[in-house]
Amino acid sequence: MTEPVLSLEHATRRYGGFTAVDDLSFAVRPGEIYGFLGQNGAGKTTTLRMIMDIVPPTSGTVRVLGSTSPRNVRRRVGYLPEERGLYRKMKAADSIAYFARLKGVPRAEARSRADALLERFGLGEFRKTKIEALSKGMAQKVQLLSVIAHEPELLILDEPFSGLDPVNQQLLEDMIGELRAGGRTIVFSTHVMEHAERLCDRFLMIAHGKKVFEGTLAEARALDGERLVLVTPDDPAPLRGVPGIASIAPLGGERFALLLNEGADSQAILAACLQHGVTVNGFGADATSLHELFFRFAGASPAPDVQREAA
Ligand SMILES: Nc1ncnc2c1ncn2[C@@H]1O[C@H](COP(=O)(O)OP(=O)(O)OP(=O)(O)O)[C@@H](O)[C@H]1O
Repeated sequence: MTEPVLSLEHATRRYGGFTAVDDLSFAVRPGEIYGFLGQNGAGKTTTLRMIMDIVPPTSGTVRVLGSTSPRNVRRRVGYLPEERGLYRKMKAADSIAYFARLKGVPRAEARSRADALLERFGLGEFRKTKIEALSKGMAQKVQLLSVIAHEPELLILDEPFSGLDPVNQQLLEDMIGELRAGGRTIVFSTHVMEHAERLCDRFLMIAHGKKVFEGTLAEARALDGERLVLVTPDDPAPLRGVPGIASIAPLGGERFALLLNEGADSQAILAACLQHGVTVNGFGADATSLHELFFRFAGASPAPDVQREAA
């Protein structure tokens, strides 16, 4: 099997008596987009900081590009920190070139890469604009370009979508896809499951500093079991206890997920709906979203928007 680009083995980080990251192990393979998912305070940033050697693990090992000393491979890694920071008075192209030079790219090369990147990502006309005069989304794109200008093999992006409007979020998704197509490995953290669902090859889900799942979406769905979606204006409670139905979860409005036991017969369940007087306006197999899977694995209550929908 190919060497992982990045791995943690039993990494733990404590702050005083508080354990922010608890015995975390995972491995990222070359060329994949790897999503790091967790709610606020789950330990995502702390883990990314351990990877970047900004905070050392209290115990356990971090291995980046084959080295247990991340400082040795810094020039091969690009890191977008949670706290954004560009010099407001610097021009866009200068800013990108500056960060590339910090990572060892010669001056002339850094300049030409900065211009080429701005051009490629639709900011060519803003190359001489000061950061303070750019919109927030544009400044964030410039920051991301600053992180990739030294052509790192591995990109670590902490909440790269936060603060971007939907158009810029889509642009960033495209950009991440493009970087992967160019052979980079990308790890990004998010609490917005939709980005991860669209982009990632594999995911790590953490809750309270602990791993609750690592794998592909298909693997998460397989672990979760099969489900049917029932659309009904009625309360589906009478279906509880029907053979084959493990549980019933509201999806919002008139939609309910029926989680099935192994070998459940969907036709028998449809018949049971009619027998119990539950109106069936829609009934069929449906893939579980990453959003729902996350809440199931993380053991948390649904996000407020889901609760609102369900109410
Ligand atoms: N320097 C620190 N000192 C004390 N506690 C800390 C420190 N850094 C992080 N923590 C705590 O560790 C936990 C994990 O924080 P972390 O920032 O890693 O979470 P996160 O998953 O990135 O959350 P968010 O999505 O809100 O950024 C939190 O409870 C946080 O308060």
